[in-house]
Amino acid sequence: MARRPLPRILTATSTPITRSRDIARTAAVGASDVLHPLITITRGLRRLTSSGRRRWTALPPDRRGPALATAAAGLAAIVLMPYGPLIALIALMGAAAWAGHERRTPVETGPCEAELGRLQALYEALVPYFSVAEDPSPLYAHGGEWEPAFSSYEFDDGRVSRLKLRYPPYFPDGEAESRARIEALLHAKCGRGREYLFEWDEEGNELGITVLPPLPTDICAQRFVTTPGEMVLGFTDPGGVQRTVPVAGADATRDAPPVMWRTGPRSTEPHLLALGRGGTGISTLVRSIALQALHHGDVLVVDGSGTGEYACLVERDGVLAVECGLAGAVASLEWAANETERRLIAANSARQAGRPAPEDTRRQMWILLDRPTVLSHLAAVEQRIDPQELLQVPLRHGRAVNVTVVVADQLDSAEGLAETVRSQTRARVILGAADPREVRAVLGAPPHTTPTPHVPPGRGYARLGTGPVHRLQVPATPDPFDEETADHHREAVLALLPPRPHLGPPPAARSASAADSAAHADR
Ligand SMILES: Nc1ncnc2c1ncn2[C@@H]1O[C@H](COP(=O)(O)OP(=O)(O)OP(=O)(O)O)[C@@H](O)[C@H]1O
Repeated sequence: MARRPLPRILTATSTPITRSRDIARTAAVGASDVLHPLITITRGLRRLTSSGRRRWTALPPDRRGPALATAAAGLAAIVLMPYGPLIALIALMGAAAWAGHERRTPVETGPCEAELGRLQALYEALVPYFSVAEDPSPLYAHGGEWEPAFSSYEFDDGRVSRLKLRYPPYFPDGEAESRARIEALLHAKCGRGREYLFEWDEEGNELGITVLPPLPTDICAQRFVTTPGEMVLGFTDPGGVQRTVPVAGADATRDAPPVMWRTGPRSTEPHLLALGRGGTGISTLVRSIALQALHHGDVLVVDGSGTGEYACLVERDGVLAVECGLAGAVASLEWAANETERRLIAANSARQAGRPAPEDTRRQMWILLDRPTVLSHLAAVEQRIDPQELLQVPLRHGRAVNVTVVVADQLDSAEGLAETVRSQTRARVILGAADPREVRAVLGAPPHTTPTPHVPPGRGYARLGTGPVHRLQVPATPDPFDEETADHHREAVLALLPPRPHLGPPPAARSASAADSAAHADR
């Protein structure tokens, strides 16, 4: 029987189909080439729009009006300019093309030989802490693989700058001592001299380690955007606090995250204790607080060190007294205790009579004591009343009538602080290179980073009540009468000083040389 030929469509090569597929593919490639600029510009416009929307949302409400006005003025100028709209359109297309072009992501090359060695060494060092003999399949074992334990890592200049590691669930990560041991080990192995942030994820049994950049030191004394009762202690990491304030830095004005301390009747930590070793910036912090406090209230300064670091405040408007000697300090603090009692009685009577508290009980009064332990020592020698005893009333009852106490002293003299001072100062600051145990003793919680041995003056940690521990950099507020103070810092501090009633305008308003000569005359 003759074989029936197969239908042509099944036997012949499917050339027309293949060809039409090729044509379609070529057309698609051609179209995408032709439309590529259009696609890029559309993508860029979309990115520009969403970036604009983000910026608008992030803009504080009080700055939206001026921003709108500036944009409207710019638009009007473009419309009125010859060829303005055309130039603006070309510029917009250019910007969109730039924003929309695809950036090539760098090819992952993985760690080099030396970096692999570091990771293995780190893993081996953790074995004694993260393993127990009873574990049948330990995550950490001598000679084991580091890959399952280290889920991500980054290197910077050959040293670990970011690491995420897993640890076994039986590791006691709730115990501060166990954590501290791991943190100290990782700090030593990853590279000393840098500040590491440790983030323990107790639920996921993961530990994140990140190298923190140093806090900026270019912010000096200036008028911060605060409300009465708010005090900028210094500046911290962007992720640490919710708020930012505009600050003038070395180059330009920018938004910086402040450690904001709220005082007054609604404050849960109405008084502050600041400790540090000599030269770490404790007096500078008190001076910074005094300059901010004078904006809304009155200030009484007691300087136990007697080095005249607050001479610039003498006889300024709002400065009740600047006392250096024991007799003056005792007299001023007795007055402050009586004034607190007077305010309490006046506020109470007004409340009972159904009236608002009198105006003079609402004006803030700040009692700032630098090194009170020196005065307590002198008082004991001379058998006089301890100035710290006189703080009992302001510390215990001052909050209700806007009386705030700030005590600053040296870390080594902390033993000499009165019990009331320790128990009533719930806002805490520690400055300088202190070890984690000292930080814990002052703040009531360990630092979340490894303190570095060398820190700039004014660098430390702050904690408000039971809140988180913040890294802190105090704004540079040097003594303007110190000959070593830089001119721009001196001018910044002098500009913030209220006038002396009998001297007329503040020194900053006079010429710099006149201000300097007045300053030297005062000394
Ligand atoms: N936040 C800061 N920014 C820049 N410089 C600072 C800062 N804090 C302090 N300094 C500088 O460090 C030096 C010591 O500061 P300060 O006198 O405030 O320290 P202190 O702890 O009170 O020490 P002492 O008790 O010895 O006076 C000063 O030259 C000061 O200008």
